[in-house]
Amino acid sequence: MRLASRALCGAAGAGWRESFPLGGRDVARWFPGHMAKGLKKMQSSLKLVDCIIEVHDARIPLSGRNPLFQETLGLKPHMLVLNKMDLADLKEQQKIIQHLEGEGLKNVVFTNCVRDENIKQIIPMVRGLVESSYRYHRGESLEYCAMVIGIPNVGKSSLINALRRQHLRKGKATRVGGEPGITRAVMSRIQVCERPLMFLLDTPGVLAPRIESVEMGLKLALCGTVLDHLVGEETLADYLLYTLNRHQLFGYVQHYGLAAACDDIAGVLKQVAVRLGKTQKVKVLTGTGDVNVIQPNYPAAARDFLRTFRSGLLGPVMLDRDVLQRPPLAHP
Ligand SMILES: Nc1nc2c(ncn2[C@@H]2O[C@H](COP(=O)(O)OP(=O)(O)OP(=O)(O)O)[C@@H](O)[C@H]2O)c(=O)[nH]1
Repeated sequence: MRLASRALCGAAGAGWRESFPLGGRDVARWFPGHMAKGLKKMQSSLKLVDCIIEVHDARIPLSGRNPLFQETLGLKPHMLVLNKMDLADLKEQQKIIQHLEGEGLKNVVFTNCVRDENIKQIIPMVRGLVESSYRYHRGESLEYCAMVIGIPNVGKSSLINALRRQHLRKGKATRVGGEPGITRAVMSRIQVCERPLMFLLDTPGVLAPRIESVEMGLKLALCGTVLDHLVGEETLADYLLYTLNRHQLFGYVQHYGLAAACDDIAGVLKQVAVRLGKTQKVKVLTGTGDVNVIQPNYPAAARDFLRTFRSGLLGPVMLDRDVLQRPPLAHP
C-alpha cells in the first residue's frame, strides 16, 4: 500500500484525521478461522478445572475478547487478567473497571508479566473464587486447577511463567513468543504454587470467529494478535500513526528525530527509513537508459515503527479510549 501524500506535515495539532479510512478492508481475511479446534479441546478439559483465568491485553480492555469463551466456558468461576499494563495508559483505570463491572466482570487484575507486577494477587483471587463458588464441590481434593485462556499473544504463557517465578522460584515451563500462535495445543497441567497446591492449563490463543468491525480488527492487529502481513505492515503503521496523533502522543517525533509531528504515513515512513538507513537501490528505466534511484524501504520502516511501539518506547496507549467515552453498560 502506498498512501497519497498529504500536506499535513509540520502542522502539529492543526489537522489530525478525525477518522481512519476503513472502507474496502476485508477484516475476515486478516483473522483465519482455524481456531475452533482449540476451543473444542478447551471445552473437553473444562471438567478438570475449577476456575477460568482469562488473559487479555490491557491496551484494549473493553474490546476484542472472544465472546465464545463466555458461551462455552462460562460455567466456571472467572477472572480477567489485563496484562501488559506497562504498555497501557491506565489513567482512567477506574472507568475501565466500571465498564467491566457493567459487563458483569468483577474479578479484574492488571498485570505486567515481564516485571512480575501484581502477579501475587492472582492465586488468592483464584482460591477465593473457587471456595465461594456454589457450583464447586471440593470433596477430598486439596488442589486447585485453573485454565488460562485468551486471544493470541496476550501473555498467557508469560503469566504461567511469572506465577512459577513468584511462587516456586522456578523458571519457564511454557514457551513464550513475540508472535501470535506460539502455544499450539492444550498442554498438560503446570504447577504454579505449593501452598495452596495449584496447577494451571495453558491453552492456544483463540480469536472470535467474527471480528465485529474493521477498527476492532486494527486494534487487535496493533496488539500483535494476528500476523502483521495479513493486515499489511503499512496499513497497520498508518493506523498506529493516526492513533498516536489523535491521542497527542508525539513520542515518535523525538524517537526518530523527525522534523515535526505529521499525519501522513508516507512522509513519516520516508523519514524513518532514511534515519535508519533502510533504503534500497531501485533501477528505473528512462529514455536514456537505466538509472539507479535510492528509495526508502517503506515496509522495513513500517516494521520498525510497529516494533518500537510494541516495545513501549513510544509511550503507553489506551486503544479503547473511544469505547471508554461511552457510558458503561448497565448489567442486568
Ligand atoms: N511489555 C510486556 N510484554 C509482555 C507481557 N507479558 C507478555 N509479554 C510479551 O508478549 C508476547 C507474548 O507472550 P506469550 O506469553 O507467548 O503470549 P500467549 O498469550 O501465550 O501467546 P499465544 O501462545 O500466541 O496464544 C511475548 O513477547 C512476551 O514477552 C507484559 O506484561 N508486558
